[in-house]
Order: sequence, then C-alpha cells, then structure tokens
Amino acid sequence: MDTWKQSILELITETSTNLPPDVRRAINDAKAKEDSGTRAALSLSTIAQNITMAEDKVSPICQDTGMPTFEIKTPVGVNQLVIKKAIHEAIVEATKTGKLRPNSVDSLTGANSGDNLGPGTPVIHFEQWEEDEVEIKLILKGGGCENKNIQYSLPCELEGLGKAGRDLDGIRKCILHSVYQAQGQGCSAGFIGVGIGGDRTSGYSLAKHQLFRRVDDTNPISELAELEAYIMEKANDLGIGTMGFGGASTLLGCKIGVENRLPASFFVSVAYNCWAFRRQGVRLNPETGEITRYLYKDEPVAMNLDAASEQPAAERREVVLQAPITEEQIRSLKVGDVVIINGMMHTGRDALHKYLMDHDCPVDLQGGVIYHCGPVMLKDEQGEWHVKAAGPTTSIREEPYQGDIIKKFGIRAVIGKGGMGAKTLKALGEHGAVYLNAIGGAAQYYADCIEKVEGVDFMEFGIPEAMWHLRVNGFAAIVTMDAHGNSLHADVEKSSMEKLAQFAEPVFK
Ligand SMILES: O=C(O)C[C@H](O)C(=O)O
Ligand code: SF4
Repeated sequence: MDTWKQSILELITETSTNLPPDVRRAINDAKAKEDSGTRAALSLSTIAQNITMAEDKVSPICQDTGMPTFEIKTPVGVNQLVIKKAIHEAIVEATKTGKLRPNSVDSLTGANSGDNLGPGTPVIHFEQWEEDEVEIKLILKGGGCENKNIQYSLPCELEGLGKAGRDLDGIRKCILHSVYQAQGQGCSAGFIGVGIGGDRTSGYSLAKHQLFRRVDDTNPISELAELEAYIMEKANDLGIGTMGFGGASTLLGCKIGVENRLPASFFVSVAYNCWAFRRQGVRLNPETGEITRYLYKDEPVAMNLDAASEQPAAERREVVLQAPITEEQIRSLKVGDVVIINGMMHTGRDALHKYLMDHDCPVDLQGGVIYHCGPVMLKDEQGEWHVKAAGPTTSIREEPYQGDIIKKFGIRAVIGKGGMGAKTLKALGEHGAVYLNAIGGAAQYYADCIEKVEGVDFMEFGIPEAMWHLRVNGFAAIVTMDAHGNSLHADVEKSSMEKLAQFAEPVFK
C-alpha cells in the first residue's frame, strides 16, 4: 500500500478507536467528581469501559464516526493532490474494515454512498506553511453533537438570561446558553469550541477549529482565558450532567477563539462536541509520507475503571425484562429504574420511523423493543452480519412519529438517548410503554451485548438507517420516561433553566 494512504489510514483508525490522553484525563476527572452510585457515576463508568474496549478491539468508540474533517498544512512544493487522493483511498479502506461507518448520505435522495465519499465528504482544508513537515489533523465529530452547534447574532434576547449585548458579557451569556440548550442530547459531558466574530461561515469554522486545541492549554488572550475558566465553572453548575441525567460534570472543555467581524454583524458560534471527542493529528515526512510523530499523544492515560461507582444505589431497582414485554411489566417501571433487556430488539431511526407511519412493518413489534441506533456492521465471508459498534442515537428526531408508531405496532420499550418530548410521554402513558436511555457513544459496550444479528430489512435505506433485528443479552439502560407521566429529561431541563437564570447579572463589564 502507498505510504501516504497507509499513514492516513493509521491516523483515521487511531482517531476513531483511541481517545487522546487529554480527553481521557478530562473524563477521568469528571468521573472522580461524581458521587458513587449515582446515575452520572454509572454512566461515566460505562463510558470509561467503552473507551477501553474500543482501544483493545481497535473498533470505533462511537458508531457515529462523524464527518471526517481534515486540516492539513504542507510545505511549499508538496503536491496536495497526492495527499487528497490518499485520503480518499484511506477513507474507503477504513469504511470497508469497519473503522468508519458509511456516513455520506445524498441529501435529496437519502441514498448512502456506502464508502464515505461523495459531494462534500470528506471535508479537507489545505494550507501552506513555512515548516518542513506535513501536518494532518483529523476530527471525527458525530451528527448528534453537530446538531447541538448553535450560532448567536448579537444583540439578542436569551431565555433565562435576558439581553445579550455586543460585549464580553453578552458573549458569556451566549456560551452559557449554548451548554443549556444542548442538554444531554449531544452526549454530555461535552467540549465546546467557540468562535467570536467572523461571518456566519467563518465563525463556525473558527469554533470548530478551537476543538483542535488541547483540553489543558491556556488561552493566550487573557480576557478569553478568564472567560474559559468562568464558563468551565458555571456551566458545570447547571447540573445537566452526563447524558443529561443530572450531576456535577456537564462540560469538560471550553476553548474560545476570536476573529474580526463586520461592523454590522456580531456572531458567537459554538461547536459542541460529545465526550467521544475524537481528534488526532500527525506530522509526516513530505517526501515519503511516513508518520514522524503524533500530535495528541503524550503520556498514555488509562481510563479509571474503578467499579466502586457501579454499585447500584440502595434505592435503585434493577429489573430484568425478556422481550416481548407485557404491559403489566412496563407499567410497574418508574423513572430511575435500571432495566436489563434480553431477547430481540429492532433498530429503527429516521428513515424507518417515517416509513412506518403509513406502511406495515416486516416483523411483529407487539410487546417489542425499538432501538434508536445506526450501527457499524460488517459482513463476513459466509454472508453473516456482525455488529462492530452499536450505541444509541438522539431520540428527539423521532418525536413527530414515535407516539403514533408505539400505538400502531404495540411497542413496549423505546431505547435511545437524550430523551423525547411531551407527545411521546403522553403516548407512553396511554399505551403502556417506557423510554429507556442508553449511554450515548458507548458503542462497544452495547455491541458486546448483541449475541446475534437475526436479520435485516430496508437495506435500501443504507446501513445506519436499515432495520436490524438483534438478539441481545444483558442490554442495560435507565428508565428516564415512564408510563406514569414522569420524565427525567423534562425535570433536568426545568432545573437547569432555573440555574441558568441565576447567571443573568453582568459579570464582565
Ligand atoms: O448517528 C448516530 O449514530 C448518532 C448520532 O451521532 C447522535 O448523536 O444522535
Ligand atoms: S452518539 Fe453521542 S458520542 Fe456518538 S457521535 Fe453522537 S453525540 Fe457523539
């Protein structure tokens, strides 16, 4: 294999499967802050376990391997076309071997290109520089946290915080609000990159670019260093916590950059990255394409797998359910219960939910379990499918459909992450169903519970959107919306809004 391709394939594999030390340290610190036995501590234990499993198996940390985005610097005279071709070839290879999920979808037809290539995919930015080596940085940022990016145009009025003006204090309010509005849906605890200024496009680029800074660096601009420290402290007071379950750690990093703006515009752009903060970089020999060193790999950091925090709290119930599940079993569940599922579950996300609204389902879903999940799958030589990564996707996208689908097909449990809204909550009560929150990003942890792929329908929707029929054993999730009208998500949203409102007074004059 061509050395350029080989090196880039190694970079992609490393990025997708092995979190860098600075990110690991931030997650370990978050875990140390949570009280043992809480939902947050339990989730962080699962996350830590998942990170370790991904590294050991050289498999994706999260099934959503994101939009591959490369930032490349080359000495004058280096042929950028050679690098671009090698990137394309390496992307195809990484997809074939299950290090990347096929993630490039035609926006008009919905067709998945199958190899992660297509108009606009991958994203590659080239720049020239004075140094002798080539530098390639890569970020794999998934769709769920990308959906939580937000751009503010100052001055504006912010829920809970009031007026945000064109000054440092207005910026402060926007950033706090951005963390609030993400709730747990971008797989908190997260990292944010903030861009102050620019135009709508360059502001977002600047924000995303901040994510290439090391988690533990210090901003060279003193006002921004101060603002970063302030945000880190106060955002964690919002109490949103890991996966939005409540807790002490909501934000793991905040990096702010600034650029000039037009007199008429004042944008604050925020790029939200989940805990599965997959970014890596390499330096390469410009003649041979060989990697000379890694950029985010100092001292290796082992995840804290301390099992103490996994002890269930005395008041927490653990309930084992065998699918198909009865209405009586479901109605006995309450928010906070841990449910262990055995038997069949069926994946379904955006394309399937839309389809099922006015079509029949190829399998019987009475008493069944729907899993909002777009897995990474590989077929072996015998034609059998194997799950390579299978964590939950953000459920709120199915809100327009879910209640109707539950009733139409007799579904008893919906598994996903980030919670759902009032319409689904009402349907859970009326029909007798629950919403179970799995730990977002824990794709190896859940893949391990899947004993067999029993079949698949709707392959025409592409691998992530197809309906996979999975036999599971010991699949653990937390009841966060029950059949009695309770929603942990609604509670956390309400309490975090009350906390946000405490930061309305000016801080930076
Ligand atoms: O597409 C996915 O598998 C998950 C997505 O990144 C999400 O967070 O919802
Ligand atoms: S599922 Fe969560 S961890 Fe994975 S890409 Fe989406 S937001 Fe990130």
